[in-house]
Amino acid sequence: MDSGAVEPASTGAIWSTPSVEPRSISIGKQIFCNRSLNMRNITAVGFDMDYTLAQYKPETFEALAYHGTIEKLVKDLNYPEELLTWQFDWKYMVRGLVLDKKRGNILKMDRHKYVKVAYHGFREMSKEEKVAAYGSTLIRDSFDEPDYALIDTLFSLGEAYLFAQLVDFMDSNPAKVPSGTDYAHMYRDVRSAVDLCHRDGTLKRMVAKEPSRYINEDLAIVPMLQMLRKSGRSTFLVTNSLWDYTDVVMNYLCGPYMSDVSSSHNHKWLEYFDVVITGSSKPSFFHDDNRTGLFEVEPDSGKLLNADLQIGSPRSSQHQPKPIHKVYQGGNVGHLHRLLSVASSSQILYVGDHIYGDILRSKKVLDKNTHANLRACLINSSNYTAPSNES
Ligand SMILES: Nc1nc2c(ncn2[C@@H]2O[C@H](COP(=O)(O)O)[C@@H](O)[C@H]2O)c(=O)[nH]1
Ligand SMILES: [Mg+2]
Repeated sequence: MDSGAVEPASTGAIWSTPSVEPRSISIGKQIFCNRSLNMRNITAVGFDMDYTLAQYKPETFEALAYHGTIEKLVKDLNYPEELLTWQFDWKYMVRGLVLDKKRGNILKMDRHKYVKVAYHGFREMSKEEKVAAYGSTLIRDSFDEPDYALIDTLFSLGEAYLFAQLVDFMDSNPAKVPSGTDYAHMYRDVRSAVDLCHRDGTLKRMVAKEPSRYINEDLAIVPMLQMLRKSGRSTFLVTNSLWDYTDVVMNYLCGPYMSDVSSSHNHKWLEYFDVVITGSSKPSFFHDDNRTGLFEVEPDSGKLLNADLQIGSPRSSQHQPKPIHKVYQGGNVGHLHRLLSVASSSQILYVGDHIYGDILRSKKVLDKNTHANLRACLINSSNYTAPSNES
């Protein structure tokens, strides 16, 4: 326990709002929840990697994505070179905002989808403009794709900022953007350039070269995993990142606890997990009709071997030989159950940062035997936009 923590005066105190000074635990270490969870029922605890275990430094990582995106816009999509001088304010955008692609607006809504605040580029819209575009409290749009984009991951902050900059730029310099470009077109260009930065190595190559520049060191991760394992629970990782990158990031995060981190073939961090699934394609990983094949990954070579043969359904955990490796690629939540030998989703707790990819989808997975949902919880929610006061 945190040495600075003050014990509650009585057991009853946990049900009430503290009336005196809050405990002297730093805000970053406090835990908030919106429902109860009986940990006694949980036999396996899993984690997402990017922005969950790996806390990227937005001032370097998101800036890298921002500048990489601009470079692609200029070099591949004919945007003017002056964009290369633009700067990124990583503190400006927050998750929870919605981009109106057609109108070039950034919206903050309350939980009833009422637009509380709207900006056109970086200019706040007047109440009259807002009502003209989005109606009154009685008429609501669905604010969903394809006309809107949700800023629901920390990866999207740079792209939202760049979209707002481009909206202002196009309004004052219509002749400077490629002909035929409108706001929605600009959003599409930004999106595809960001996507390419994630896929072509622009970001991952730089992080692999110098992880400490882009990822916060977190000395609490290994003790936490050790504590969970010591309690008899299985631990697992399910990430959309592929094996080579996952290995780099996890080596860095667990590095201070490992002896020979310098060796590129040191996969010692794997000892903290029972199962590692990379390239998981969440959210579809959690869809019950997902039939994606599962591959075993050979950690040293990265070679993929078909794994469905070894863990084909139905699996009886007692009679099947244990798979040789514990690193996989692809598959679905059914594979995860069999690999962990859990009978019911309700025994699994999954911790992620992405409200749609990691949380909502996984909560909807209905276990066919028990009709219980996989438990999922969100970390890092502090920098979501809080729903406005419903006044
Ligand atoms: N191709 C794209 N990949 C993206 C994008 N935004 C993020 N990412 C990648 O997804 C994983 C997230 O991993 P997880 O551990 O949180 O499941 C990571 O590799 C990112 O680089 C995108 O817009 N396009
Ligand atoms: Mg993540």
